[in-house]
Amino acid sequence: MPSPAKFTEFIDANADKFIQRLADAVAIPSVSSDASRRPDVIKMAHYLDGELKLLGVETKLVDLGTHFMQEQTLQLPPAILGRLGSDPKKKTILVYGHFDVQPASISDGWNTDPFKLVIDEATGRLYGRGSTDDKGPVLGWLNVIEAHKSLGLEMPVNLRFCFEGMEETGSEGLDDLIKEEVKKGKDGYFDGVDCVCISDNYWLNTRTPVLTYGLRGLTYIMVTVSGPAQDLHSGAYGRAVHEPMTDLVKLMSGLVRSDGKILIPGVDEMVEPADEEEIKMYNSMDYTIDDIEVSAGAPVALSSDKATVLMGRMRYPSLSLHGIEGAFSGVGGKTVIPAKVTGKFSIRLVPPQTPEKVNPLIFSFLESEFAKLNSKNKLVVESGHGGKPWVADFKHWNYEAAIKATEAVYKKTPDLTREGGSIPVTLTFAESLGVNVLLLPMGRGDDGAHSTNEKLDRSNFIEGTKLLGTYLYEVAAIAA
Ligand SMILES: C[C@H](N)C(=O)N[C@@H](Cc1c[nH]cn1)C(=O)O
Ligand SMILES: [Zn+2]
Ligand SMILES: [Zn+2]
Repeated sequence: MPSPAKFTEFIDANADKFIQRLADAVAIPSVSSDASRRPDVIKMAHYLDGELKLLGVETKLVDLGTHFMQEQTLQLPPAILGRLGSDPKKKTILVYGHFDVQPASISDGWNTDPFKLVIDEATGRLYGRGSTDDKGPVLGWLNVIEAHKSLGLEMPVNLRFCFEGMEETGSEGLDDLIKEEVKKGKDGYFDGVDCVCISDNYWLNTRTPVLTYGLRGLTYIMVTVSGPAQDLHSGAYGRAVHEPMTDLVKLMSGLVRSDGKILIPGVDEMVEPADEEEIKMYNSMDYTIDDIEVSAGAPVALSSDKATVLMGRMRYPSLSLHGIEGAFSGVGGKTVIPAKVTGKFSIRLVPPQTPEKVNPLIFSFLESEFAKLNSKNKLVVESGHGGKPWVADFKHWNYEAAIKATEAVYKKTPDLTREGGSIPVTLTFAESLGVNVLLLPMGRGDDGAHSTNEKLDRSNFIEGTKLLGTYLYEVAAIAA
């Protein structure tokens, strides 16, 4: 059942208004990983809650308590639960999204203020932090509701919402909230949910829409090496003391090879290799080496074989080195020996890996490698946030509905992909509710989520909004 013509016409006619709403959201710098921005994440929760209420959604802000971060106790941003419609004859879809964003500043290399939505009229690109991850998609759902309310159209399904403000920093408190809400049964917001839809990832390229049935998990690790009581002069102490940075760089360089092979014994080995049939599936996707190199901005793909690159991103684990806290990184040539340095890296996990299975391998490898250095420095290894990988059954009516909706809006059959990124709460929804979860992305593969100059194409925002609405009609049609 396609969406009514007047719905899609309304979306086109109100595109500028929707873009203004996205601009208002982008203007709130809701960076969850930065303690000084926490009031903005909370402000963003209230902004979104207000917009939902104006559209007739019954909402509840859930206090998730406090947590300790950057040496202070901080209030967690509230989660937003919402309910629209309770018709027992209709299917009920739970929508999840997040209103926090990654850090961004002009000094990182942005061409424009990251927290001011800039519209490039020539290309149709909407630049701003959170435009594609995940404020654009979250507002897409609001646009759908606004269209129905303004047109006096009945919603084809019941909707439930769960929006959070800590996704980029480990989704603290959300698993417990979901489990509590499920326990409440009839009195909870998730009662009667038939399926879940999440719009929080991206197409593989700039041409072909995708539906996503898998996500990698994550384990984040901090390795601290310390020794001297304070930073030292390298002329006075160089080659005379054990240097923390030298030890740390040795440890970090032993974690992964330049070709991506993970060197921690047992980690890569946990994953079965792909068989011929699976490799065929990767080869059939609309994807080229150019797609990854254009979006990365340089010819840096690990292989010229498309299936190898896709499998590296979707079905094998990857280890990335992120940075070293405490190391000298300013301009100029400061000749210091840092006293304490913390290396940060993460591994994206795939089934059957979990943080519980992989962390002991990481810890014992780092400890035994450190012992080989015969250093008098001190090593501390800590695990940060993490999450399990998730893979869904895509032979399900939820996916069938999304395929039909994509064909109706984009006139193309979507590719079925697994996402390299992580949304840890996805598995919690799947397991706690026992229902199918679908990822229905709005943005393109070159949007630059988490990167400088993040953007969402105007057409993806508008057609993506139509897609979300049309998907609701297709679910309703399957139910009928
Ligand atoms: C795919 C989703 N939009 C996303 O970006 N998820 C993040 C989650 C995360 C984990 N640590 C920090 N953020 C990701 O995959 O990096
Ligand atoms: Zn993100
Ligand atoms: Zn996201």
